[in-house]
Amino acid sequence: SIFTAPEQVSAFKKYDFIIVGAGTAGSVIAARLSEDPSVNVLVIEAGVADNGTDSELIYIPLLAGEGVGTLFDWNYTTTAQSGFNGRALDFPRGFVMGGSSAINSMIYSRGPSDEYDRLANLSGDSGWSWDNLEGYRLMNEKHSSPWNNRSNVGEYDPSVHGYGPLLTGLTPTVFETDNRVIANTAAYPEQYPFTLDLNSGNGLGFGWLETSVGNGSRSTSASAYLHPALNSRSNLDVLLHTQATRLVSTSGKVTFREVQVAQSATATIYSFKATKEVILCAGSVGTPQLLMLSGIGPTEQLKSVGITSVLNLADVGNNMQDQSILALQWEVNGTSLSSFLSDATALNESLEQWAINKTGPAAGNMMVNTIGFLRLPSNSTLLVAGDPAAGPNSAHIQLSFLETFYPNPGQVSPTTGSWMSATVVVQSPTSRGSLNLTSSSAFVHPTINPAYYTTAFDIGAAIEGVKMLRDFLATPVWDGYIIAPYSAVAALQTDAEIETYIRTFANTLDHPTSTAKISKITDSFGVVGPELLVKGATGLRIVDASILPAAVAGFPQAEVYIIAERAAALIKSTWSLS
Ligand SMILES: Cc1cc2nc3c(=O)[nH]c(=O)nc-3n(C[C@H](O)[C@H](O)[C@H](O)COP(=O)(O)OP(=O)(O)OC[C@H]3O[C@@H](n4cnc5c(N)ncnc54)[C@H](O)[C@@H]3O)c2cc1C
Repeated sequence: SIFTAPEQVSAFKKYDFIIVGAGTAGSVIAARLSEDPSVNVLVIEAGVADNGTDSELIYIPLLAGEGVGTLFDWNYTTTAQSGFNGRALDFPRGFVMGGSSAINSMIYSRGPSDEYDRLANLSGDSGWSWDNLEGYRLMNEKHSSPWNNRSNVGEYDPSVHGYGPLLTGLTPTVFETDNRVIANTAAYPEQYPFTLDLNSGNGLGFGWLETSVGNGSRSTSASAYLHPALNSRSNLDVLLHTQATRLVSTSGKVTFREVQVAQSATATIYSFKATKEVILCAGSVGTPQLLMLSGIGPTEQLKSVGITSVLNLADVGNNMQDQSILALQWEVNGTSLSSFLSDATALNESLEQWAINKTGPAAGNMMVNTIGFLRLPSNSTLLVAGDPAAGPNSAHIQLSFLETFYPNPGQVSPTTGSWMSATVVVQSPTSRGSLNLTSSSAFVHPTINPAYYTTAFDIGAAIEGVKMLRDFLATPVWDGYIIAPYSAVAALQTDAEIETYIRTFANTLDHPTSTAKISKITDSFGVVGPELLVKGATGLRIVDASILPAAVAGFPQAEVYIIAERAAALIKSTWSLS
């Protein structure tokens, strides 16, 4: 059942598992654990339902990104970022069933095998390696055709896709920009290799982007996992509009099987107990915040806001990494997506068509269809101090291509002309930030400091990325299409000018990780061990992006899904569930 207030949950019902957060990972865990009819599962979600007011902002693929800043967003803000000339950024996180999978940009890209092998190495558990996770990859997603059944032959490898509930697919609409990206790989295969499927574990090269879209609609962890489970099972309950405010140790000092919840700072506090485990799936912000509110974290930090330490874990809230995105734009020949997006009549018609049968231009991802992952040259001075990539086959730089004017924060799109944009992301940043409490109230946002571009590697790699992008677009393949760079891009000549542009315009890519990072059982640092159990605690596990040791080498949602699938299997094995 779905409840909207704590008092609706029967005081007599015993829950084996309490999951905090019905987001990307939480929905997977809830659906998998409730497959065993002998256990009862309660999910506590602070946010709202995904099928009420404004739910089209979630489910219409064309509107991906429009859920940011709405009722589906926690609407966090970062601290003033020194690497961004003191700018504070909006920092979106999903506040809805499905969590961030309901408001994200839908890119489904597992990343290189190196990424998972790094996870296995750093946790000391070979079960997290790319090879050993194969079954969990296949359990998660299934490639589906776009609404118009455009043939995707030669754009992906069917053999690497699975049979899971999350639907993924390629674009229904190929644009001129996409064609030229792929033509560049054909013309310069040594420099710009084509990778048939970027979900194959080969994380380098250029190729087509898979998105979490199927049957003309966004596929979220709620639509794929949580709702089907709720519709067919009586042993799964979800409590919405209710925030977990504190974990209470129920017996001894470090056994955490009780969760306190409330609907606002002034509302009654209720308490739920799990007989087996509490599983935190509250994400890279919510999980460390809740741990600290419960006295689990750096003792001195907790003391400063009047919280008594229960378990001193210095890494809670620390080590935060995020990736940052920078857009550059070019005027192009041709009728681009921009003209469709600026035609109110065409847009409205497409939304009406979607409402009728989930077809038409609104029914597929159109923004980013092609992407490239590149390494810095091996003799780059940036690598002298060490290589921060997940491995030798992992990218330092990601370039993606859009058939429209994609403005950076503070830029205004031109009202005339046809445009393309390309974005630069440093895939393997070395800056590490932190998340801290300023209050012992769960209803006061924590301070979020991703510390973007505070290392020489990060800013140097971003400058190199801009140059690599310009090289990619300087080949004869683009002749006759690209007219000229946008004025602000044309003005970038020196490294110093590029650096200023980055620091003025780059934004968050919304990929925070590592605020409760994984480590080996024997390591004195880290927050969770290889089975994702909180170090030094009993009854408490974390399954979400916060456990990742570093910024992901691919895109986080695919990795979070895969980790959640294996975590569910580990939990089932611990408790001998079917
Ligand atoms: C705007 C945006 C664009 C993105 N684009 C992409 C993309 O294209 N591709 C990609 O791979 N990744 C993308 N990401 C990142 C990706 O979506 C996330 O990394 C991933 O979904 C995180 O999953 P999670 O389970 O850790 O957390 P979430 O999915 O965020 O789930 C956390 C859940 O916990 C709930 N919660 C938090 N605190 C509490 C509490 N105290 N009590 C109860 N409930 C709580 C939240 O409301 C939320 O529902 C994007 C993210 C955003 C925000």
